[in-house]
Amino acid sequence: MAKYSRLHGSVGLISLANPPVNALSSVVRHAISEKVAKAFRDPEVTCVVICGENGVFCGGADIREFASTMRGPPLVPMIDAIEEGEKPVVAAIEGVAFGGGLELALGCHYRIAHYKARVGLPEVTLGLLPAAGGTQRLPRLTGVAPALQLITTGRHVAAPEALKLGIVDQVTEQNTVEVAVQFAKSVVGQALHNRRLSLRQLSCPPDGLFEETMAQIKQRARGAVAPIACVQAVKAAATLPFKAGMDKERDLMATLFNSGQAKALQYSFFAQRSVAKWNLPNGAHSGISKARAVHRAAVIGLGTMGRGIVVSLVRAGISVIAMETNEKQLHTGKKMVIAILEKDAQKHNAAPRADLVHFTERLSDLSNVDLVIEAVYEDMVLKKDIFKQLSMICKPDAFLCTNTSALNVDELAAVTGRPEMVVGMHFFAPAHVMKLLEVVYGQHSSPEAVATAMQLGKRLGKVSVAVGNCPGFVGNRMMKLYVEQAHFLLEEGATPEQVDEALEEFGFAMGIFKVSDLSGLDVGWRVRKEAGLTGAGVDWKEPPRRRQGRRYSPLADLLCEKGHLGQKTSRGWYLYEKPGGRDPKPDQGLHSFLVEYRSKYGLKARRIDKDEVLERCLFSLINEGFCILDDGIASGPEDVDVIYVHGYGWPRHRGGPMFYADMVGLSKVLERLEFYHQAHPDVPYLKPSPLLRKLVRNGSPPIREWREFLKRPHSHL
Ligand SMILES: CC(C)(COP(=O)(O)OP(=O)(O)OC[C@H]1O[C@@H](n2cnc3c(N)ncnc32)[C@H](O)[C@@H]1OP(=O)(O)O)[C@@H](O)C(=O)NCCC(=O)NCCSC(=O)C[C@@H](O)CCCCCCCCCCCCC(=O)O
Repeated sequence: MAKYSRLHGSVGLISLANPPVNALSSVVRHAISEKVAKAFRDPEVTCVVICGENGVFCGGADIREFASTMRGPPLVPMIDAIEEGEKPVVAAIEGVAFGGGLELALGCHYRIAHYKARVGLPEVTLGLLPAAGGTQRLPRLTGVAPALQLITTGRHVAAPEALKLGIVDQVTEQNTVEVAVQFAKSVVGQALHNRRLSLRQLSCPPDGLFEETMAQIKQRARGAVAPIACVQAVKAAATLPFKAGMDKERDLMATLFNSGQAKALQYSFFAQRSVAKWNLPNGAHSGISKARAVHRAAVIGLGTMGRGIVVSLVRAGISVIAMETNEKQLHTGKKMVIAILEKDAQKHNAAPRADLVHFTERLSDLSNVDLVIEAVYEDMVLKKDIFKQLSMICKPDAFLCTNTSALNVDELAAVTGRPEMVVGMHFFAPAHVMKLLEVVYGQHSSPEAVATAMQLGKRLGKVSVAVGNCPGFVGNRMMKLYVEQAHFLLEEGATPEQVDEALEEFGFAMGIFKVSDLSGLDVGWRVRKEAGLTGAGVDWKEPPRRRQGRRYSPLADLLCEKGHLGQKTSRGWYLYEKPGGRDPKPDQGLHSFLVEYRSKYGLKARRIDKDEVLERCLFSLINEGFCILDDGIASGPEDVDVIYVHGYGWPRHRGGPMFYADMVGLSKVLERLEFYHQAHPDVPYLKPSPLLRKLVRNGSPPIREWREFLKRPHSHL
């Protein structure tokens, strides 16, 4: 709703009141239209101020309403009526003015912003465009180039930048509403004609601007359509009269509005928020579990992961003890951490925060920290030794966390005298860049430990997802099968280029073989050795392409044995110009190796099309996602999807693997998995998961109803 009051006798004040973000629901739109008309009618009122309650102007249209038929007065005529009014209307912007909220402000004749406020048009991130005049009014205010940049990226800007761009007329550190009220009174009687953005003439954009922007967007959009529609809409603003531009904006929006991409991106928006409301099988949940403040943390191990974690902690203003026993690694790690922090400082024109880190070789220095994150390499024996020592050295209420990407958190907890204080904090490399954090709760992890790790993740700017303890947790457990299918496809006749091309066309930033070359083939090799799939622990009585009773491809092991570890050695699945090179080229040597390999094992190469690549790789991953839900390792499909979008390069405009399964149709996924399982009976994970079967039996309900089919968590509390 919106409230109306009269200030100083002549100022009509309209306050949007729809917590938490004053979204423009149909009730709010109705109330604004009514209150504006009332203020315009009232002869005592000479000017109007529009603001939002609770320190937020407006978070835009109510996204939840997009899922059903839109009701209530539409935004466009409401904003037009404000602009056409004969009394000056001033927007008093606090907190945020996003999307429809900024469009509402652009319909006002003036905008005053608090210096901490942010404004922007993030619709493109929801698969939409600003369709309440944003694509037509913003370019008329800022010029075409800045508007094009803001609208196609969804970037929001702080008030001082908004002032420079001309989006707001004044920035204040005082009470914004009071300043706006005084301002409104001061402009009463002045002509409004040139304050109406719809009447402004646009100056000519630089030559080639739209063509260049379109080319860049097509290259980086990975198949997303909304950024392209945004360019077309802004181009209409630059080339057509306002009314015709608005028609174009509406038509483009109508196409986007019902698209699968918009649905996927809006699902992603809510999924990201839903994972913050975690719950555990023992009944603990975010609503009742209190996090403890972390003032001092420690990181053990200064390899790539450890360094990134140290940087993330420092960026959040937490003091860190960075511990590493290897002198050379300590020296390199220190240099790299300081270099990143200095670069940060330069970027933000601030003093470097290196004083927050203390580098040490001694574990005993960790006695007084609130939380430790162990980030040494994946060796259970080494990790156990560290946890045993930590348990004796650290103060009794310190949390002990491991950055393991696959090992058993309970096994580590068991060697400590405080298993309830142990959780996994699985960061993704590089940890100071990647947004995802899997918080792994063990059998004994206390609600307080989980809450603290989740809260710390939030403070570090991560998207944190609480997951259960199993080999590989959620992300890597699913990934393993996806990678394995890709290797099987090579055995059957595909090349790395063919597989990667299909995955990149689907929208992944990088195909799986390019990813493997980037992270190094030895990473998986070490894991397979630990699991007894290659190296000393193998049962050689099995046929060569079978391990532990099922199909196995030794292709990657053979490359590792040849020293072809990916980018770092200039050869892997592709060829690079030099060690550390970044530009993958098809490798004729690898192709010949594949031919020899197939002939050695009597495998006949066949033509494999893109559909098969996608189905084999993605449906096996999705099937594992259903198993994970069935096992209670993830509490809902949103958890799995958020993990894949933020940690594994799954294209956001496809929502995530579970959302994609819903879009494709669960019965189709089931039917194709049955087909592939029949064709490959020696690959057990192609057997459709019981949960998938159950959902199909129950009429394939939409994803938002899947939780009803999951086993109910029960409380041990
Ligand atoms: C605002 C934020 C920055 C706040 O961040 P913060 O961290 O403080 O809080 P949270 O993110 O956790 O959010 C709190 C809470 O609020 C919910 N929420 C936030 N924003 C919205 C919203 N806009 N709508 C609904 N709910 C919202 C959030 O989910 C949380 O609740 P929960 O229960 O989940 O915990 C931050 O939240 C943020 O960035 N929000 C999104 C801002 C945004 O993207 N805004 C743009 C919205 S889209 C828009 O405005 C569109 C307009 O341009 C134009 C609309 C015109 C419509 C015309 C329709 C025409 C259709 C034509 C097609 C017809 C074809 C046919 O015939 O069918």
